[in-house]
Amino acid sequence: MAKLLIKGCIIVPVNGPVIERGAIAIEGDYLTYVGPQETLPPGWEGAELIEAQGMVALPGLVNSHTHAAMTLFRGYADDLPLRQWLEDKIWPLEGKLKKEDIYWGTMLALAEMIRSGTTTFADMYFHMEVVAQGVVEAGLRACLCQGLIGVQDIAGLRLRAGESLVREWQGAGEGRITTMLGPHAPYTCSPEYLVKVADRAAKLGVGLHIHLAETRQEVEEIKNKYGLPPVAHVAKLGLFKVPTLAAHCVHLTEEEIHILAENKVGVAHCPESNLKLASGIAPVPAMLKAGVRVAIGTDGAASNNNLDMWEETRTAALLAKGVTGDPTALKASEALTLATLGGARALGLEKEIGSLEPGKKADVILVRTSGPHWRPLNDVVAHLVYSARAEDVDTVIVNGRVLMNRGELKTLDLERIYTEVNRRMADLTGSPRFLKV
Ligand SMILES: CSC[C@H]1O[C@@H](n2cnc3c(O)ncnc32)[C@H](O)[C@@H]1O
Ligand SMILES: [Zn+2]
Repeated sequence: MAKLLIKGCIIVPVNGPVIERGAIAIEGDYLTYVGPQETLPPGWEGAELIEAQGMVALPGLVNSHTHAAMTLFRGYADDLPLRQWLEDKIWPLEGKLKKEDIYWGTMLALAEMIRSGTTTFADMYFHMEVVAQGVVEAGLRACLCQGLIGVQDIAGLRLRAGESLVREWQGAGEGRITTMLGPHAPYTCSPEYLVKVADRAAKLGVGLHIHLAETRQEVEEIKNKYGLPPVAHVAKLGLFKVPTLAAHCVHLTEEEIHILAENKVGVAHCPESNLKLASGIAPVPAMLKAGVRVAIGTDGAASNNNLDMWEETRTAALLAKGVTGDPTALKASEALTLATLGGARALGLEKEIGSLEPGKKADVILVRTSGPHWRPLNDVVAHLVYSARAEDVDTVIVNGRVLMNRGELKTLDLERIYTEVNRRMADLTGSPRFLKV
């Protein structure tokens, strides 16, 4: 079994106190020791060694909601509200996407995620078998679902594709891939369809990933049609009988916050997408107070416009303070927990990932502290949340495998990815400007 030892770093395990001069031992795909270097058990003489002085080791970041392939549309449709953005710009272009486009858009996202320290992501899109293929190749961990839009005759087709994804890819990539069913939203899926999808998920033994309560317009539409706001509406339909990951949850009643908590719904808070599409600000402090399992997500790169979980976590913390007028509303340590263990919980993976402790999977990132924005090193957790940048990520390990070493991507060919995405976007839009880079 391969043995890898990381030595000399500050460890932020997330579920326990910071360790000043730490060591992390990895055997195969598991963490077997996380603690002070001095008390590392013997037997590590011949192991592969990462000297990590000047680095902070922490669990890989968990992006709890994205649409990886939408990196293709980065900068293509900006400064619009959600429905206009989707209906006038995004959906027409998505209608032209071939599965190869989705593959290459996803590969670009995977490169961006690895480079910025994300080791696990939850994704909803079309042709998810090529996304799964990309995840296997890149070495990341992912919770994947086929997006299901329950209108016209494509609804059945999509659901069958969603079920096939579950059957064929659950546990693939040495267990790195998990799957869900992905009904897009209550405004694109009829109540009958949502019930059908939830029943299928229960039979398959998987959860659901859905967009919920993202805009005021959605709330009004769902209330007018079905007499209840979105969360209450889907709860009444029985959606939450299966583990559910709900993206956004911006506009909630008090009662809906309690429904989310009682049903252990994971909420993917996507503050930057919500701000950019002018959807609003999710009531994170109130959700946390009620016991909701909040996680952090970027949403797709067409509404963010990047997949940088450092930025997203900082924005989440700052917004919570700004909106409540309480600087303790989301402290640095709490925000970091949402971006790691919170994400793991929302994806049903808290037994495997989200913190650095023996027995968990070896998903570890090393962050460089050499930049001026890290000095003086008064509080490492505060620096991670309020000061760190994606570029500080030095080394990324997933399932015990090094995917990036000293800034060098080990599993992806960035030049090829750039060429493919530029060419494909030029073809999709008919605009050669995408080729000029
Ligand atoms: C059916 S696959 C996923 C589907 O969702 C679209 N999408 C991307 N971002 C958002 C968002 O913030 N709210 C709702 N839907 C979104 C994406 O373009 C795909 O069509
Ligand atoms: Zn989304």
